[in-house]
Amino acid sequence: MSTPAYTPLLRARDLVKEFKQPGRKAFRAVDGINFELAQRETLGIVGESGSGKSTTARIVARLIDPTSGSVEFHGEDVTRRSGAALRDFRGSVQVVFQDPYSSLNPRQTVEQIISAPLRYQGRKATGGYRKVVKEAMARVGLDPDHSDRYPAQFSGGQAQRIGIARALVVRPKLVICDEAVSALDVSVQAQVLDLLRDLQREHDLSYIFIAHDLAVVRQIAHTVAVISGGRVVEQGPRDAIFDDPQHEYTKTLLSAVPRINPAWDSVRTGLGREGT
Ligand SMILES: Nc1ncnc2c1ncn2[C@@H]1O[C@H](COP(=O)(O)OP(=O)(O)OP(=O)(O)O)[C@@H](O)[C@H]1O
Repeated sequence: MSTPAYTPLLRARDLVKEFKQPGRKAFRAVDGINFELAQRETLGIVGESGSGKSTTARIVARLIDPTSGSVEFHGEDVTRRSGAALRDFRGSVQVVFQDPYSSLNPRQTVEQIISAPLRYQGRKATGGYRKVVKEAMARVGLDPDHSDRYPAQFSGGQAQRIGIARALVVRPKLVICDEAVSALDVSVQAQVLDLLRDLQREHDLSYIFIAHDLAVVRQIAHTVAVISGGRVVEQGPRDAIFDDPQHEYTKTLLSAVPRINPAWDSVRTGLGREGT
């Protein structure tokens, strides 16, 4: 994979984010983060609360600007893009957030919510937005006849499927899942993870999958970056990180995870890279 011509889908270089604090020294939430993500792969980002995971994700999605460093997408620096070029990038990178209810406008119908990125992108849809929305709903396991309903009329798992449909409707290359299944019951979590894996294969998607729950990351990630204090302390292939962690911080994180039956785990998840 790593021939000289290899260009990852995404490369974060020396990302730094400082937040100003009135009357105090700026707080460095992200302190020189580097990682790469290949097409059709999932990078799990793990670390304790406050370690800088969400800030990193928000920089990558261009929701906030880094203090320094850069984000390259298909080998191009997108960090300082604006106007139409930024809008293009935003069509390629979508985010699914933790709490589906707070990330979906309660006063909008599902149709309005799912079609919003298409409108933002100014994209025309063959057969109209309604048709595209209904197709997207069916694909994520929602009843297309419910497109006029409001988020509060759905369960947590269904609401998260609305968020996933909204992310996919513009055909992104990268989806950032920021604690996207953390608020769901374990059985619903498993169903949503299955859906994400299927969508990855169908649409050649890459994911950045952020979670404090390492057991969940183990089920979906191909590579893992462990973050502590705004820095990547260890990164590598999933099995290396989980089976042979090198850094004390990773060992501590792992020791806090309840053990799962490995046989059950691999049956349920169909682990492995694409095609393995
Ligand atoms: N807008 C902001 N202004 C000031 N400080 C911030 C801001 N956003 C995040 N922080 C701080 O930056 C640090 C990293 O936050 P971040 O949300 O990235 O961590 P995280 O690893 O995602 O944690 P969690 O899982 O709790 O969300 C935290 O100490 C947080 O309080």
